[in-house]
Amino acid sequence: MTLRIGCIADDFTGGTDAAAAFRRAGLRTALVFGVPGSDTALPAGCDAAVVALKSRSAPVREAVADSLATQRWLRTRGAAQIYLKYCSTFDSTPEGNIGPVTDALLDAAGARTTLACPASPPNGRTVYKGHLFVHDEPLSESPLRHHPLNPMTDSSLPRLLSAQTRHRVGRIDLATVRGGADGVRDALRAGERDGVRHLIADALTDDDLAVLGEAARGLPVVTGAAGLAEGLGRACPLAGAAGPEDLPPRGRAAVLAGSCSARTLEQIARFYAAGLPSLHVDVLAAAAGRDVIGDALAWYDVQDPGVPVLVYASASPEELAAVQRQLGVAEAAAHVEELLGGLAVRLVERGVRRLLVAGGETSGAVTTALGVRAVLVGDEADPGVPWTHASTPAGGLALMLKSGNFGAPDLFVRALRTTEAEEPV
Ligand SMILES: Nc1ncnc2c1ncn2[C@@H]1O[C@H](COP(=O)(O)OP(=O)(O)O)[C@@H](O)[C@H]1O
Ligand SMILES: O=C(O)[C@@H](O)C(=O)COP(=O)(O)O
Repeated sequence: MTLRIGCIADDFTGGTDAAAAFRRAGLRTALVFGVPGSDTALPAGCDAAVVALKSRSAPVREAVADSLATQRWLRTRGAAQIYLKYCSTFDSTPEGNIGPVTDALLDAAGARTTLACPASPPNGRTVYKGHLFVHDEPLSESPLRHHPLNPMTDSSLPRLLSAQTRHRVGRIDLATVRGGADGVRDALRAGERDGVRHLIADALTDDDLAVLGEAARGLPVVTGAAGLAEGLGRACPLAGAAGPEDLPPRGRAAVLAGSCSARTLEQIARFYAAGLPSLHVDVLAAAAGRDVIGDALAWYDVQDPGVPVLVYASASPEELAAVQRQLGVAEAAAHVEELLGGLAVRLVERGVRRLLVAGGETSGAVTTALGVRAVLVGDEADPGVPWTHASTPAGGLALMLKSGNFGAPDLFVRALRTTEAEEPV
């Protein structure tokens, strides 16, 4: 099999988002979880493969090593171009990992310059004059300033990236992008000549990103979020070739939420307001040794099998701060991951066949617990939120991995609503 594009995503929902973008561009796309090995198989006939790592908040050395191993794996499967997918909010620690990983991928590919653009217009992320906006606000004034792991308190991409690389960082402004792909190519060549390694491009719309994708066709390494992934996909000669995927399997439906993002909290509120059963799992009780999984399963077993259920650890910024003060950030996160991962396994054993997971770290914990290594990407319910098709020892599973901030407020209700024609197993 020869891949056209290989993508390395720094978290699991970011991988889903990028995979959805390649598929939207018409490429048959696989999503692989974790660093692949020689025995990792891709579904037949894929044009693009996205490998989702958990490297966003990992120590720099680990993030670099995992990304390089994945780059080698993708290149042996034919991928001449590597796309590094990070968060559209440039979610990173002060040390990285976006800068160090990009530099390592460039070195390994023997390339000197790369194009970077985290814009993702369908989700309200745009780049103008090098500053990242989230809808109407600069990044540093958006809810991302309260992120549980990586609070983002600066909006200047050149400043954020310069802190993570010893190489020069430059910009390609909107006027150049609007002038077309030739001008962007000239800017890339000029950057290469002048020793500028990272060129951050402005982009406000998908059309801007299509121009960037066209201009970046020959670059061995390109970086950004799902918007530029779609731009690259559309510039690929195979664009438009993928057919429709099967519908998700029928069966019981559940949401597991560990994201504390503003949008996820809204989606939880909508689910509750729709009169659907929801249960909050108590992280402090789990830390104190209570069998919170057992309690949640006892609750689940008496719910109406015909309606979706929601189990969530998600908390408001104030509640989250209180738990983190008491347990520490890492221990609190470890309890949440253990609870939701453990629950996912038990729910699938009990017949859940459509599972929606909210949160990047949370999705990593759930797929790891389920032992899911690769999925085929299907239709999107909302931008960047596709159904994927997985197999587990208990049977086929439709899995939706949702980034915390993604999806319309009614996503949980809409994506899992059981129609009369659908009988629960
Ligand atoms: N009640 C809680 N107390 C403490 N930490 C929590 C709680 N609920 C969720 N978390 C943590 O918040 C983080 C959310 O991150 P993630 O799942 O990546 O969501 P997002 O996609 O919104 O960033 C996880 O590390 C999770 O463990
Ligand atoms: O690019 C994006 O915004 C997403 O694909 C993404 O990576 C979001 O990260 P999480 O909010 O941690 O899921």
